[in-house]
Amino acid sequence: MAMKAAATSSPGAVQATNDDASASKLSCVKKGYILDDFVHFFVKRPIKRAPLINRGYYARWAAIRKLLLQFLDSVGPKQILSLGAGFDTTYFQLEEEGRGEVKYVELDFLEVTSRKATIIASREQLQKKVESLGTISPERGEIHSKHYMLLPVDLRDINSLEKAFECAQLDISVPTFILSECVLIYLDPDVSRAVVNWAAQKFNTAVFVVYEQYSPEDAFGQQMIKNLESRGCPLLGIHDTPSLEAKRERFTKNGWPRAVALNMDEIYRSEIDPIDRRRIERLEIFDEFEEWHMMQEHYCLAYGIKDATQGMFDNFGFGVR
Ligand SMILES: C[S@@+](CC[C@H](N)C(=O)[O-])C[C@H]1O[C@@H](n2cnc3c(N)ncnc32)[C@H](O)[C@@H]1O
Repeated sequence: MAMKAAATSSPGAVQATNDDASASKLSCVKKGYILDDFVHFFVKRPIKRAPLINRGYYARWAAIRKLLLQFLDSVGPKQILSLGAGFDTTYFQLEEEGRGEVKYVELDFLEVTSRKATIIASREQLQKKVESLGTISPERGEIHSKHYMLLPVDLRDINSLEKAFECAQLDISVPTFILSECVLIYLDPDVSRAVVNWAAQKFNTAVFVVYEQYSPEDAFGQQMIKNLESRGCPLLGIHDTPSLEAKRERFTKNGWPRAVALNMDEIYRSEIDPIDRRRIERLEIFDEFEEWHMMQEHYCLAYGIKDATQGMFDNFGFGVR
């Protein structure tokens, strides 16, 4: 019998998961798994993660980046909307790589956007990337600039999402990449469905990419649930979407005509550039193969596609070389 996730969740504990994500990313950068010139600004106390965690974070980063670059490589204007962005530095890195000509909107709790805006305002290297026509308000947790917007929302309140949409002046007809990386799983299932549905109603042509945990039934899944519960941030959505099929259906039953979901073990094997995979596999001694496959089988990447252009997303996604 599956253990049910605790009904209550502390916003402070959920926000703290963001610091963990940034620390993991920095650990990967320091070991040479990934390139990110900005994440170190957001981590107070760098931690050296175990090879298993570094490899897992690399796989997550490489898989999302593959989809993001496919999207950015298509022609015409584009928007990116990151729900529960935390201290993600993708915008800054894209700017650095000369790929910043896109409207990039990040949303999170006020406490998080306020901290993010404070850090951005205090570092010249970050500030200059959001400067043109920009205003930074750490108290309001907001940044408004030509390409980058940071705004506070509580995703549990669709009105606040709607307000952020208006404030960011997102355009319903511009192709949009929506990213929710380890976020929906912390929300009540009714809320995450409402968010997925809201996005489907809002944008004509979009892809909604979700990276998160699944498979709660076995011993590994139960332990994963217990760990997060004990930290005050239960995986409220895991029993509602326990399988890849359920992750797909959350899209197809909420306004997204097409959806794909793959586990990270398969993605690592078949979707990540084999040359880069060989490179990172030489970075650290690694012998935890059993645990590696088990862990990767409890994380997935799912996306829903909606295409009013009848073609923009024909060659998008996994399985496309
Ligand atoms: C595990 S972190 C992931 C951060 C970022 N997406 C990444 O992968 O680096 C989860 C993020 O979701 C945000 N979040 C969770 N529930 C939220 C809500 N109801 N409204 C806004 N943000 C929320 C948290 O504040 C936190 O920054």
